[in-house]
Amino acid sequence: MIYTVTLNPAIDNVIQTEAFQKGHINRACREYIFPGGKGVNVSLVLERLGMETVALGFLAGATGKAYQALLQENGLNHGFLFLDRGFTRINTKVSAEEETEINGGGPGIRERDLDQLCGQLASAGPEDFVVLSGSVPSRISGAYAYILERISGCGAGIVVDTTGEELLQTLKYRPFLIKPNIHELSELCGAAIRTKDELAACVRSLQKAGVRNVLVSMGRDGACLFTEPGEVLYAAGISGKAGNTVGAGDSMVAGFLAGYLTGGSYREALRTGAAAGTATAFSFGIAGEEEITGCMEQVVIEELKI
Ligand SMILES: Nc1ncnc2c1ncn2[C@@H]1O[C@H](COP(=O)(O)OP(=O)(O)O)[C@@H](O)[C@H]1O
Ligand SMILES: O=P(O)(O)OC[C@H]1O[C@](O)(COP(=O)(O)O)[C@@H](O)[C@@H]1O
Repeated sequence: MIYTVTLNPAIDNVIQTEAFQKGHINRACREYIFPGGKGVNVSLVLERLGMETVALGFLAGATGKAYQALLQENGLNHGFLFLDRGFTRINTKVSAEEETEINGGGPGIRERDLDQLCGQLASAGPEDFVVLSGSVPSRISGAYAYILERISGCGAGIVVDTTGEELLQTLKYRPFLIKPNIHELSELCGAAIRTKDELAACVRSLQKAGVRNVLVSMGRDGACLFTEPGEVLYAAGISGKAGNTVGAGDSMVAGFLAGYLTGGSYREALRTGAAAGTATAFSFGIAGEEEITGCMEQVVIEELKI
């Protein structure tokens, strides 16, 4: 079972406009809504790839009810807890010549809410994975380390996809995987990464701090995987027309896990991860199995000696 945790889910309102004009009324030429947030996107893609998954996290208010309806519409197995305060955020994504995103704040969560969530993870064991993904609502900090402290004895593989201090605090729990994009990685290491050697030095400092595998995504430039045994594998970017790239990183995490669990190697994990990320970047929404399979053959992986 792959458990995903999304502390701060969002209804994603994805809008396409012909041209986006700041300070003017802009009309949508295409739009859709879906149950977003990083862990939920991971679960959506896992389910589409035939993997067993359950999405956990917190919902609140009228938008939380709408979110539940969207989960049902998408047929996603979930165990979201309902808070008695605040409302689930709505994140607005505008696709024009460029992509612009406005992400909301989300409802506050307390320690006792996290305890309830940890109870739902009590059945996780060595065969399972727990994916902790996305931002943490501003009123609580150290939430991922708090969860890991409580479940660290369970033996499940841990995946963390978040940023900054929240991510750094989890490294001592030896997560199986983190997936920063190149900008997040630069931020973590406190300096812009311009060369392969700078990339390797930054990743290895994180591995020294405890993380086992690091997948660095680089948008249209592909992705680079630093494995626990010391290999560096690069999946070149695939050229094509991006639709809306929202969820590409989450799809990559899902594809990576699906490829690892079914293919049994880091190479297969990277191949499926790159295919899933690309397929979502080329769609106006989260990609389905057919689109992902369609990208698989185009993924070219080479080993880098850095
Ligand atoms: N414009 C694009 N063209 C081709 N592939 C893309 C594009 N954007 C994303 N991808 C694929 O999706 C992966 C994750 O995207 P990225 O934007 O790096 O993640 P995040 O959404 O976490 O910032 C990339 O490594 C790449 O394989
Ligand atoms: O929790 P955060 O960092 O605000 O991110 C949430 C947003 O990121 C997404 O999960 C998409 O993430 P990626 O594009 O990185 O895959 C959206 O569904 C959601 O609106």
